Amino acid sequence: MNSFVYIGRPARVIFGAGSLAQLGAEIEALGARKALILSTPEQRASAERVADLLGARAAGVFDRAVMHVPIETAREARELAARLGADCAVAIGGGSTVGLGKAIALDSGLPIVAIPTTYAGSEMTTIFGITEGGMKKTGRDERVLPRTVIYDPELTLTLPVKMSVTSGMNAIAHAAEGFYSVNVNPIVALMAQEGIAALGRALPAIRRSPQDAQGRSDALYGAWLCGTVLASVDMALHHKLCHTLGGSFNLPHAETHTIVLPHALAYNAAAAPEAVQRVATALGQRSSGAQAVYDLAKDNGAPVALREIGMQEADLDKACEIAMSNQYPNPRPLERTALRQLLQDAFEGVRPVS
Ligand SMILES: NC(=O)C1=CN([C@@H]2O[C@H](COP(=O)(O)OP(=O)(O)OC[C@H]3O[C@@H](n4cnc5c(N)ncnc54)[C@H](O)[C@@H]3O)[C@@H](O)[C@H]2O)C=CC1
Ligand SMILES: O=C(O)/C=C\C(=O)CC(=O)O
Repeated sequence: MNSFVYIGRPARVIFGAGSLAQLGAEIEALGARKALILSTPEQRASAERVADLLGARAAGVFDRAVMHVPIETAREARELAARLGADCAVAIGGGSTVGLGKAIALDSGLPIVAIPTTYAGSEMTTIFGITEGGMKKTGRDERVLPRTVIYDPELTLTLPVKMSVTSGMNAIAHAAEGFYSVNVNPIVALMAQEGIAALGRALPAIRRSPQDAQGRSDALYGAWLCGTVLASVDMALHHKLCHTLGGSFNLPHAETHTIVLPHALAYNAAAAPEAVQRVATALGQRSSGAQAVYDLAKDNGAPVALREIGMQEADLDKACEIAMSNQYPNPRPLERTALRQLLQDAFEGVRPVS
């Protein structure tokens, strides 16, 4: 075995149906007394449920989390926390709400309790994203890592099937790129394998029955592991392309991941054959890694073409230029013609040939 570096991060994880009930005790264990509760406008009712549960320990609710964390929103939430005397924040929601918590923690050091209700995996990472003047800046900082994560599958029963599938594919993408990361190690590869396998079981189960307790539980467990892979190693072409497409063309995050992943894996397959094949193996498929993730998405009703989610064919050249202008480690070097073809294939939603 080659030598490697593995960094374990100190999040405390409470997992299981009904585990939301432990929130009060967890806040106390942090030594905190008053929590500002964060949510999107759509999840205001969940935030209020948390406030009821906390009683006097709830300082207030800030329900304006939106995708990509505008800096103005983060400032408002931070100021509200200070005004209300909150000494911790509880983020209940998906990557957008957890991202708002991280933006608050970055400047204030306020401890965050994350209660994820999608499968994006942000709660396990030190990665933050903040948008200022229309530009999204991402970075890594240990201060933003939530101190406690409560995974309660019951809170995901309301996540619509289509969002569940695309969000699960977002998680799978973290693990898939983990397999061929420049700094992959055996521990991370184990987590990637187990995370993909759990989501591979979960997504069809959720499509068949959105209330399936086992499916919902498997999906959150998989999201946890895949998020840890994202936190532990560097990502490559797939994640960079999705950020280009999301940031420059305003495409929805999880759907973009779902559509691009098969094509990014096909692009890298010859340069990292074992790593890409491990994706198919984890999904229990004999097809290629690229085909296995394409089939998982399509068979479960997710979009497979960028044209379905608002991308304009006329913008593909520009997307290719932006992607080419950033060089980063990737198993196969960035080649303009091949990258342009990748984008065309993703635009049309063709099944990768291998
Ligand atoms: N920093 C990191 O490590 C990561 C950050 N992200 C970021 O997270 C954002 C995307 O997060 P997502 O979780 O995909 O979406 P999201 O957090 O924007 O949620 C999408 C929608 O689903 C709703 N929702 C969430 N959970 C629900 C539930 N259980 N039932 C009903 N509705 C529910 C939300 O209120 C929102 O309206 C992006 O900005 C992305 O960049 C994503 C992955 C990792
Ligand atoms: O852009 C961010 O907020 C940080 C990381 C991610 O979104 C990871 C991903 O592309 O899913």
